[in-house]
Amino acid sequence: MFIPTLERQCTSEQREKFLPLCYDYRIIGTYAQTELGHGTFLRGLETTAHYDPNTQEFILNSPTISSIKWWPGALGKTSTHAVVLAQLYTLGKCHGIHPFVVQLRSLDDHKPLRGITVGDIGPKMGFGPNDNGYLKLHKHRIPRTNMLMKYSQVSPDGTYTKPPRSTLTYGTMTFVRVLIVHGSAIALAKASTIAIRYSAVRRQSELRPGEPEPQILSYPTQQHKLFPLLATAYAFHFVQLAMMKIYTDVNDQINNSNFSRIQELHALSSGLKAFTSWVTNAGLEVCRMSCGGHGYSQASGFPRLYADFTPSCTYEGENTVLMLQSARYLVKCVRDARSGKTLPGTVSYLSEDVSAVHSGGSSGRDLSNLDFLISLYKQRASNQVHFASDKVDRGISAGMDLVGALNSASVHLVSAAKAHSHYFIAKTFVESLKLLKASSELQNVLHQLASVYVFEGIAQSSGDFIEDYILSGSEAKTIRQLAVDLLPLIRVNAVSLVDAFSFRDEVLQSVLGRYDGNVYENLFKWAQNSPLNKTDVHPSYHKYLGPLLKRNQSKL
Ligand SMILES: CCCCCCCC(=O)SCCNC(=O)CCNC(=O)[C@H](O)C(C)(C)COP(=O)(O)OP(=O)(O)OC[C@H]1O[C@@H](n2cnc3c(N)ncnc32)[C@H](O)[C@@H]1OP(=O)(O)O
Ligand SMILES: Cc1cc2nc3c(=O)[nH]c(=O)nc-3n(C[C@H](O)[C@H](O)[C@H](O)COP(=O)(O)OP(=O)(O)OC[C@H]3O[C@@H](n4cnc5c(N)ncnc54)[C@H](O)[C@@H]3O)c2cc1C
Repeated sequence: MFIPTLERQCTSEQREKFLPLCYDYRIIGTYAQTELGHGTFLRGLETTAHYDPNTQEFILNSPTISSIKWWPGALGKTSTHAVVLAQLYTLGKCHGIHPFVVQLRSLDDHKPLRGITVGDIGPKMGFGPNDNGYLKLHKHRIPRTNMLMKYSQVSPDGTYTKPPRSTLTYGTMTFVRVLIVHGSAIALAKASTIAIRYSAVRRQSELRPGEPEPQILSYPTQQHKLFPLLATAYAFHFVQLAMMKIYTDVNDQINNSNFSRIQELHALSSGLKAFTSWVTNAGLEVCRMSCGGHGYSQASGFPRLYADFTPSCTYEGENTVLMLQSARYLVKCVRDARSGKTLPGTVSYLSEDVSAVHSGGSSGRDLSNLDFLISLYKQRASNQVHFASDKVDRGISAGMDLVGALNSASVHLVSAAKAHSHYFIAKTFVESLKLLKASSELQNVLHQLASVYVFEGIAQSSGDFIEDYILSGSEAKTIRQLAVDLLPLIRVNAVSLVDAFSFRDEVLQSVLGRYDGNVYENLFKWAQNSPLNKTDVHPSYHKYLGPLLKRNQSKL
């Protein structure tokens, strides 16, 4: 995050000064924004940067215990520099959060500089190799030219020039949220690879006396656990490609001072980051549990995969907060549509009258047709966004201000943003396959995956579709059965579909997910290499167990 922030928020002179040092690994940096007391509410950050025109320096300070920077990756022991987000004060006025480059440690002996207290925040659930750290600033002075001034400036005499958009400072977070959508796709692909390969190797239970124990991948329940997640990994692969394309297009526009789509990008990236990381987080646990006891072993790779992935739901914007950000924009779009404004691409459906298109229960609808089902996802999203938006309007009519009305409708707003994200993902998956140049056999296999993703997405949220009369109960039941009917067809290609992710064994880090499937021999080898097995009799025996046993045996 250090380098992308410099690339996006430096003037050209600052780029020339800082970026070569980063690219050559002459300095290593971190993104120090979160504080002990604030991670979500950025306008509440307490670190200060007061401009001193006499020396043309900023004085950075951590005025309270809650203002200590807390969590930034590699801050504890590794980074020599940081981008520090602080409240800018100049000529007695506060101008809000701005980014500053601060050197933390000497480039000679790596010791913290004067005015800098820095260290590691201690053991965490995962991210073991990462020294997430703390930083306390004691009236630490930096040159005026260390404030990143692409968008806003402080002149030598302290005059402040404000940015074209205050939220441009938030740009790096949007970029990383887009990366997290990709991270979700990769994590779920890894977990699916491990679980499906192992399920092809593992044989368990004798269905009928005398019959060989079947592969657990042959059980419909095992397939029902794993194949919708496999399909989701493919769906997230295609959606991260689409998300990155939108990000790149909008970022190019921003670089040309066209800020027209910055809100749409913020809303989409927020919703997709939250949706994909939540779904992946839950999916990793399903994959682990589908491997029985061996899934719980470190040898499976699941404990580390989960512990390292799960903070994706928290960092870079806590998921609920991001869904609310997305919903806030969707409510604005409903208002704009009602006042006749044209809506941008990813939200244009909110101005369509989708309710007339489909009413649940009419017979003869082709419930296996993906284009038709995507139109139902659209209707569900539109209904939920309009319902939540109407709740906000009713709150305002009842005398609340906008903040109060948004807060009181927030549970529905989160549901609406989830439905919006789900629609975007399902639509993107189906549309991406249409554009894919692939053999008819491959198209058929991928169509099966897209179908099970779309069917199961409705089955798992059928209440949404039935409550709004988008589907009748019997239609929902039919779609649920369509998902189950597909499972044995996907079974045929399941191992090939995870092999297609082509994770090397060294990357997968899983004895259960080994490409050669040679699990048992390697589990035993792995166990024998466990530190506890260095000696047959563990040294602790002689200190504790031995004396205890001998003392009690003497009583016999
Ligand atoms: C790869 C994995 C490694 C990653 C490691 C993890 C690294 C980190 O965690 S770094 C720290 C991450 N921290 C965060 O993400 C903090 C999350 N919080 C925020 O982004 C903000 O506080 C937020 C958006 C919740 C609220 O911000 P705030 O300034 O109060 O804005 P708010 O009052 O809600 O909205 C003001 C306007 O800004 C807009 N806005 C907010 N954020 C953005 C953005 N990123 N881009 C564009 N517009 C934005 C809102 O849409 C709103 O627009 P409008 O007024 O037109 O409706
Ligand atoms: C592994 C890891 C790495 C990190 N790396 C970095 C880094 O490199 N740099 C950095 O600056 N930070 C980093 N962070 C910090 C991270 O960005 C914050 O933890 C994150 O932004 C969430 O903020 P918080 O911890 O204050 O949670 P809080 O906001 O306190 O969230 C707690 C609860 O409050 C709820 N909540 C908060 N606000 C609202 C609201 N407005 N409406 C409804 N509910 C709300 C949330 O939904 C959540 O359930 C990292 C964190 C982790 C875990």
